[in-house]
Amino acid sequence: MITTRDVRVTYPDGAGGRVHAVDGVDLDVSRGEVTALLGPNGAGKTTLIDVVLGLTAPEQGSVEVLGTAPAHAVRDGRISALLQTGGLLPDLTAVETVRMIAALHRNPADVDEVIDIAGVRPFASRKVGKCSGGQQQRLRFALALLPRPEVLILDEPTAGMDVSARHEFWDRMRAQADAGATVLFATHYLEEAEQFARRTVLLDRGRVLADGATDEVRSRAGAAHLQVTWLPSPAELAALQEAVPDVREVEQRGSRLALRTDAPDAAAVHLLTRTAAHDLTIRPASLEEAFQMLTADDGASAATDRTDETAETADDAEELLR
Ligand SMILES: Nc1ncnc2c1ncn2[C@@H]1O[C@H](COP(=O)(O)OP(=O)(O)OP(=O)(O)O)[C@@H](O)[C@H]1O
Repeated sequence: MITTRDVRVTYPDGAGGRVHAVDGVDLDVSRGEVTALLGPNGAGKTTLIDVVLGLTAPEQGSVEVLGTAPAHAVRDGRISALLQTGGLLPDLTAVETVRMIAALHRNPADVDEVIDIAGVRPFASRKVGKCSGGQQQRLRFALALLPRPEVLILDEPTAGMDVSARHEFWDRMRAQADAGATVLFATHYLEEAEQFARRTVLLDRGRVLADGATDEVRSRAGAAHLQVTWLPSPAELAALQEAVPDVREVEQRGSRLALRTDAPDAAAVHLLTRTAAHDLTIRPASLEEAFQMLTADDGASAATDRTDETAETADDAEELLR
């Protein structure tokens, strides 16, 4: 339904070089899928979305939407977008805006229905210039639904919304997805990917670091957190690390020993059968932790002249956790 192959887009970096905004991305989105494009600021999410919408032509690679060029799919109203910014006229009311844009479409959805689906009704008669950022996003959502699109593209759709507005927005969007819409959304809110998308494509510096079921993306980072009640001697700890070399970040917290490992089963077997450890708990890495680990791994494997960028990525990941 959406296919990109080796898509590359660069921009001048202002210092005579080029920024690789999208750096060889292969993406396949199937009908009915809800996919999160997850990444820190500058990862290339907006650029990739612009390519999928035909707003930016890739310098290299190919992109197809619904079996045709993006511009055709957009023109036919088969793909529609809710972008970070989008010109709204401040002096029109919300309902006037929806009616006006509906008049531009060949076969628009019912205006009242769209207003209800997008949650615009409570402020339908308010001037757009007086609407909050979250209300304007809901209005943009209503406009995006007007052409009855098969694919909805959302770029950071809940930016500027408070937590309850964000939840309400995603409830409405989930209803669209349940009704069969294909949704591709960019976010740097990890919890949004985790709660809403079954599939997550993790982007960093224009490249896909991970692509799969959101749960798999998390587990690709591998590590799990184990805790046991145990006060090991240095020799016992060394024996554990010899038996399970993947054990790392060992920390004694009172009577509890906390550790992180890529091999939680092996660690659990060793702890429970070879030591006095008891009351074992295992928690998988959160998506935040997976994200941090995957972007850190990527940085570590990059060429040495990218050390500064790697540091920036680590900062970004930290920012995401705040
Ligand atoms: N018009 C442009 N001119 C120059 N550089 C650009 C331009 N647009 C994007 N970039 C650069 O390309 C990279 C990718 O930017 P992009 O906006 O696609 O990332 P993003 O993941 O959407 O980030 P954000 O979450 O901040 O919107 C960044 O380094 C950005 O500075």
